[in-house]
Amino acid sequence: MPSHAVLTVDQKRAAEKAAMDGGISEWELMQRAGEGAADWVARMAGGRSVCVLCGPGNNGGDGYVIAESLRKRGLAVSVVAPKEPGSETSRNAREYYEGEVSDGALPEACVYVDCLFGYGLSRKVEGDFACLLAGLRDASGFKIAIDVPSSIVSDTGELLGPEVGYDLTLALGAWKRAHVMMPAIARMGVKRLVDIGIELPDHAPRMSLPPRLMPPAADAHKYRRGLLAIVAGEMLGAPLLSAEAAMRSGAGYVKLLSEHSHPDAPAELVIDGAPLPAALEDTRIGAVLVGPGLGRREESREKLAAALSARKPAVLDADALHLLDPSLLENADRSMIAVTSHEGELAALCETFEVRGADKIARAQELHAATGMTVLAKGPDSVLAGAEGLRFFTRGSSWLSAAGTGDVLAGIAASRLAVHGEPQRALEEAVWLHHEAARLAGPAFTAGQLAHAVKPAMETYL
Ligand SMILES: NC(=O)C1=CN([C@@H]2O[C@H](COP(=O)(O)OP(=O)(O)OC[C@H]3O[C@@H](n4cnc5c(N)ncnc54)[C@H](O)[C@@H]3O)[C@@H](O)[C@H]2O)[C@@H](O)CC1
Ligand SMILES: [K+]
Repeated sequence: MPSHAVLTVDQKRAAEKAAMDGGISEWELMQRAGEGAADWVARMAGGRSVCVLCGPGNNGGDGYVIAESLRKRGLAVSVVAPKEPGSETSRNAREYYEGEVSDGALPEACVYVDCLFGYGLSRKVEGDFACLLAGLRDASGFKIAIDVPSSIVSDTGELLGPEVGYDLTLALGAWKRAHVMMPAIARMGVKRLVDIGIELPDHAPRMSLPPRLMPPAADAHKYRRGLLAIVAGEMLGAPLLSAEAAMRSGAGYVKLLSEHSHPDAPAELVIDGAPLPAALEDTRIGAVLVGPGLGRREESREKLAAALSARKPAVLDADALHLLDPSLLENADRSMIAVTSHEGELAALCETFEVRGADKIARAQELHAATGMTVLAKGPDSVLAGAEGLRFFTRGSSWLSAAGTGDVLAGIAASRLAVHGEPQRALEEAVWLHHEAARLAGPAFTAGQLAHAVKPAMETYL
């Protein structure tokens, strides 16, 4: 089974070193990587000419192995290398390649294979390398990045050179953080992993795997399936959107705790107008959602305080994330709290809890460590940090960039939490269901249509 680990450069180097200590040479690893990548390139080329760009390090070494493999398969191959290889293994690879190498401009070809830099990129790309990458950016043809696109920093996904859009990115041996983070993932095209037979750490952060959902048990009733209480606030629309999604995500009973009247509420949604602390005393409540439409006034804060001191599994979203502070968490069961924060909300939480992580992954991880809450840093590159470790996701539909889709996500997560009471699992399932609902909803959906599409999305994972 392929590994789903997502590694830092240090972790990847350690895994490669362990393989080499175990008797596999670096040259052997490079041949495995190059041959595995060449299988993909040959398949994509379908007989068309290929140009391989080779850099000075081992990523360039992979390039020479790929070029030689394609040459032996009878494809027309050209290699462009602005600089001679520097490392011993890449020099082996250069000697292994029996074709011509030019150090000039990019020739016309149908398929381009970029092996200028891999995870060793350490500074801004300039001079001949930058010219070549600018040429690649402007060329027409099928573009394949080997391991990590050459302008991208492997550990962060940051861009340090011309912005090339690739059709295919082949990760060698393991996924790197750049394969899951913005802005890198927007430029990588389809991503595939080439196995090179090295052992990866068991407990490394990893890609989230599709959830396996279960239908209700044979003896289920509405409470046993999960009662979700959604705390309403100042704005009436947002909690209704959350409720629409929650009613389609598995909970048997969804209640809106609200002092307002809700003429637009669907008939299936129960409105409970009892004073909030009393309403929250219901021992059958499996999870609470607070935040969508809550507002940021003193009454809003009191509602959040009541929800947290009820010590039930809880999803916090939107305004709740701006109101939350250490004193509110004092009475809460932090291990049962899941937060769904976008970039601005994550920044607000980090400020409140004095978390200073250098990037999104570090901020999510440190916020989890500082508070004990399970943190979903959502976006096109969602990161989940919880007791079970870090999880990454493939990007969802870009049509999710619409008002109200966050309320839908929070509703799904809270519903899943009401079903089984596990915050990290609930957030993980919610991201998958949200993405799948967006896929099923097609283009230009409204948040309401997205909430309705959660029902068929459930079917995908049952
Ligand atoms: N070490 C191993 O066991 C394996 C490594 N593999 C390949 O090796 C790659 C990593 O190799 P390296 O560590 O040699 O690193 P790279 O090949 O990514 O690049 C490092 C080289 O580029 C130079 N460099 C970095 N940034 C530069 C810039 N902006 N302008 C000019 N020069 C720059 C460095 O000084 C160094 O010479 C992986 O991405 C993968 O493709 C694979 O062959 C699989 C096995
Ligand atoms: K590359």
